[in-house]
Amino acid sequence: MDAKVAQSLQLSCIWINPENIRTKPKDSLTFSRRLKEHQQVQVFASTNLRCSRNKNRHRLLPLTVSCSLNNFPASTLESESSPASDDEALILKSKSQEIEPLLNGRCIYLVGMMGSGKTTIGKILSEVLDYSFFDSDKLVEQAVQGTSVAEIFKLHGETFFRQRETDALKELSLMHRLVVSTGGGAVVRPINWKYMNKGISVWLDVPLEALAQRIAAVGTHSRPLLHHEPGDAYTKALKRLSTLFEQRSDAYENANARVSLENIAAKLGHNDVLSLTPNIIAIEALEQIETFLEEESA
Ligand SMILES: Nc1ncnc2c1ncn2[C@@H]1O[C@H](COP(=O)(O)OP(=O)(O)OP(=O)(O)O)[C@@H](O)[C@H]1O
Ligand SMILES: O=C(O)C1=C[C@@H](O)[C@@H](O)[C@H](O)C1
Repeated sequence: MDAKVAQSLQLSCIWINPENIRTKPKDSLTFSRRLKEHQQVQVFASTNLRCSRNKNRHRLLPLTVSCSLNNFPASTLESESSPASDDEALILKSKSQEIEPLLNGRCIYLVGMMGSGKTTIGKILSEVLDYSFFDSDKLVEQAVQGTSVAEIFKLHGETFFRQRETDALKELSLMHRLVVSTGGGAVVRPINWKYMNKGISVWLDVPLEALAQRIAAVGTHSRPLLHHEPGDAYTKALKRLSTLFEQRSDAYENANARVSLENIAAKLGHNDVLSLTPNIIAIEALEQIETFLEEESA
């Protein structure tokens, strides 16, 4: 089933409304990553260091080359005018055009702890790939008569929520050309992997301190698994996230590709992962997906 043909699909229990249907120009840039300064471009070549548990660890080799970007069309991705953000948008666009045909319509499932950016990055990826975007938490809320996740936990308990989450992933696994932001705990049920493995799974691996900062900035009210800890928002988020991550880190490692914000920051010489823009993270996600596809075809 192609999500593009359906503006609004009612699957057995869940209303699904695809967003972001666009056409895309066909052009391509050959560099996998660059930081432009005038006409000089820094390229980071990635070398896979495979090992049994960590499938996507990379050694990063910075190179510097020169090239012209004059033939590139203006990006439609964002309206910010700084050269850096324009460059990110161009790279994102060209990388997505390189990868989209290789995906053969397979869905992308973003996994990761709450607050890791699955929704933010997922929306960007869906736009550049001309895919539709779904959030499994939102589908569960719709399936339970518009009840919020926090209310579902309160009224029906976590087991009920997890079953609805599995139902949502099952429905989504029947479709193509979707980017799915999954719930932070979706990885713990093996049955969910059966559905997610129909597509390509990408783990957004964000340091817990950064997650706690992001979550503290918006409060823990909408996140039932964090809300009942004592202390200020940052402390309670960090404490609970640490426990959850200990229980889940092995499950996240099942993902086909890993996007480590620490690795990106190291590549770019940033001290702080919080300074990484969503576009930079989305570019890295496309690169890791490409690496996975190459390994898979080999
Ligand atoms: N790269 C980024 N830079 C700055 N802020 C970000 C970045 N990525 C995400 N955020 C912010 O962090 C918060 C959490 O992001 P988001 O909702 O995308 O995460 P999520 O993984 O979908 O979370 P959840 O699983 O809890 O729904 C949001 O306020 C978002 O704006
Ligand atoms: O990490 C988790 O277990 C959760 C994350 C959210 O996305 C929601 O799915 C829910 O709050 C549970």
